[in-house]
Amino acid sequence: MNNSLIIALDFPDKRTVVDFLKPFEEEKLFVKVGMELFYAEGPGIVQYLKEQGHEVFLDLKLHDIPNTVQSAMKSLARLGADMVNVHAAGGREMMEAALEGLEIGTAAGSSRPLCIAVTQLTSTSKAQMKSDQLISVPLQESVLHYAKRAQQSGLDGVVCSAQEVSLIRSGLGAGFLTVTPGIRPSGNQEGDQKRVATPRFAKEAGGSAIVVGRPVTRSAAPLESYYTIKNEWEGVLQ
Ligand SMILES: O=C(O)c1cc(=O)[nH]c(=O)n1[C@@H]1O[C@H](COP(=O)(O)O)[C@@H](O)[C@H]1O
Repeated sequence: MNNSLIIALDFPDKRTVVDFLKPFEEEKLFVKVGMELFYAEGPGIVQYLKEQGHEVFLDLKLHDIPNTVQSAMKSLARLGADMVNVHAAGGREMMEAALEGLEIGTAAGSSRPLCIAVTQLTSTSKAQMKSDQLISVPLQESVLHYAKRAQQSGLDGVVCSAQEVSLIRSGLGAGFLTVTPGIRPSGNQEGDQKRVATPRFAKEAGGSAIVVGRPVTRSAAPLESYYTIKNEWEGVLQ
């Protein structure tokens, strides 16, 4: 998990995924299946990607009452994903229920998928957090608070922006995962992302993994873009 570059397969169907992955034939990737792809293709897409030898982050961001989340996680545990997530805003009881569901649902002899919590979405700015959620503390404080609740609930880590990684690292220790979307190599459009960072910034901050979608999936040369980002993330470029 540590040092992973996770590609967000934000595509409408399996056919598009298969086409996109063709140039990556030689690579065993860490990919993310989000709502768009999962809702279109169902559990079979996770199984397919695992059969191709890829690691899979199943990003469905569960956020519901504890009982519902526990039951849903029991089902998700059987799909073979390596990592799943919830919204920390669902609260400690919900996060504990998520973990219990995963533990119950994981087959004997298999390992439980990692479970991480989304803190504040990387598409949220401080002004939006205040107007939409009525949270007036600095954004970093809100993220750290959610991260602490996730750790107290027994989760493996959080999703946050690279801008909050060093704060979480110093507050909660290096063993707690920080998975950072909102990655934009210099020159890339931010789009709907608000708290962005370069791969180099995320690496220097000590992030566990970066999640990259459009800078690779919408690139005219996805394989090239992937390697450029990977090299920057792994510190090969000076
Ligand atoms: O949980 C996530 O993966 C996630 C959390 C978050 O706070 N921000 C965020 O962008 N993501 C996901 O990370 C990916 C980022 O994609 P790009 O903005 O295209 O690089 C998308 O698939 C988002 O759903």
